[in-house]
Amino acid sequence: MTGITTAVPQPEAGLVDGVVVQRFRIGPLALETGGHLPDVVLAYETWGTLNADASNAVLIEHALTGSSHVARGESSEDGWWDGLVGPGRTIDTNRYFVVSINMLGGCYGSTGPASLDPEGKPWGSRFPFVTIRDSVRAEALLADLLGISSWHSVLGGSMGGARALEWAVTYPGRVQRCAVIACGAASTAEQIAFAQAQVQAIRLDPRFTGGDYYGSAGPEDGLGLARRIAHITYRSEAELVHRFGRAAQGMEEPFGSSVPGGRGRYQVESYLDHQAEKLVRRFDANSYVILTEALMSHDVARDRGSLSTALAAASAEFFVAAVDSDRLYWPRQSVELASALPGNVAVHTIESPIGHDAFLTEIAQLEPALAAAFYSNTDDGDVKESASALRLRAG
Ligand SMILES: CC(=O)SCCNC(=O)CCNC(=O)[C@H](O)C(C)(C)COP(=O)(O)OP(=O)(O)OC[C@H]1O[C@@H](n2cnc3c(N)ncnc32)[C@H](O)[C@@H]1OP(=O)(O)O
Ligand SMILES: N[C@@H](CCO)C(=O)O
Repeated sequence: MTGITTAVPQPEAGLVDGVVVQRFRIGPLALETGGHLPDVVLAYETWGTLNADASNAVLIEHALTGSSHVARGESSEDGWWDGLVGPGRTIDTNRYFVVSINMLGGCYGSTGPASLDPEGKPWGSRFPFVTIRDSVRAEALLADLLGISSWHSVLGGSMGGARALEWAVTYPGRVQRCAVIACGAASTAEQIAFAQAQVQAIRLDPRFTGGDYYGSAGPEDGLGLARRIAHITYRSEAELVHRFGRAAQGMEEPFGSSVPGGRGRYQVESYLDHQAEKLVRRFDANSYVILTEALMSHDVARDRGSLSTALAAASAEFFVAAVDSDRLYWPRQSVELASALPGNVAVHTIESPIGHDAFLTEIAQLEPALAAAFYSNTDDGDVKESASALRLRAG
């Protein structure tokens, strides 16, 4: 006996926006494009209990401005997929151990531009470019620390779908099932174009000061403008016409006009102003830039040959779904992805008039098909039969 003990790394609990997260130090991370982060911490939430053989672990990946707060759990804050995840739900937390990780570069507790560098200064403008692939590699290090060598399933929508897909291809042996919802195999020229306009709106705000604005007023106008541009793409033209038309917004509080010249506002302007104000209250502009540029980088086939060659590396069973009215992540991109995947992968459809955001608001539509494909008891012959029936109908 030497009396020397090796400390086993442990996560620490922290509070982010009223939600308790676990924060685990995963250490240094070399980045795909040559950069380096010396000391990465990932913040995450879990629901349920990990089996002794760690066979029931499910990873749920959040979208651009989402967070790890997938489900309410024991907190008082609603989760963004509350209907899908919880005791007795499709992803039943009495059976599965659900993990959701705040993305590297974000502002919900994982290392990001507002975090302190080794000298104790916020990274700000010096925070490096990170790709979707970098974030997934960081998450794999966290999975190692959690004792999860293979996920029962990895799923996500939008940027969460990009991360799920990248997981399945980067770590084929570690993902048994993968659901990619409202996201294609790569960010298209148009998605990059919308994203670039948002990033420029932030960078051109005089208060951005290159990204080193911590301690003073930040680029709230730029961030708000970025959200307005983004939000238009998250909703359909038909919804905006139906919901707001050309109607004027009343001048009563809290919607009083802020338009110079006092012409008042159209309702749709007031709606966008509100979406912008809400995001500015909860999100860091540098993180918005870092995550948006990460999403621009999304291309699961990068440096892996053709798309079908890249996808052939994955050994997961896939579930692909699109929103029929999505004008940002067009359904045809999901069809292209499904067609390039090995096997006969159907594209499931969320039918909604609202556009892209329906992957959040209408996820319940996918529950029967998801349950049948991934979360039923596979020893049950009746359940197997209904799974294939659902796939046929969805296809
Ligand atoms: C810690 C965290 O908060 S993490 C964030 C969790 N969220 C996510 O992960 C995803 C990000 N969230 C979102 O993208 C959105 O909130 C969504 C997609 C979930 C919301 O979609 P919907 O429920 O369809 O909301 P919708 O677009 O109708 O907007 C409703 C809001 O617009 C407001 N609104 C409606 N009409 C008007 C108008 N004419 N003028 C001003 N505001 C208006 C409503 O009052 C409501 O405000 P509230 O959200 O403050 O209650
Ligand atoms: N409303 C979603 C859309 C991006 O997928 C978000 O803000 O994350």
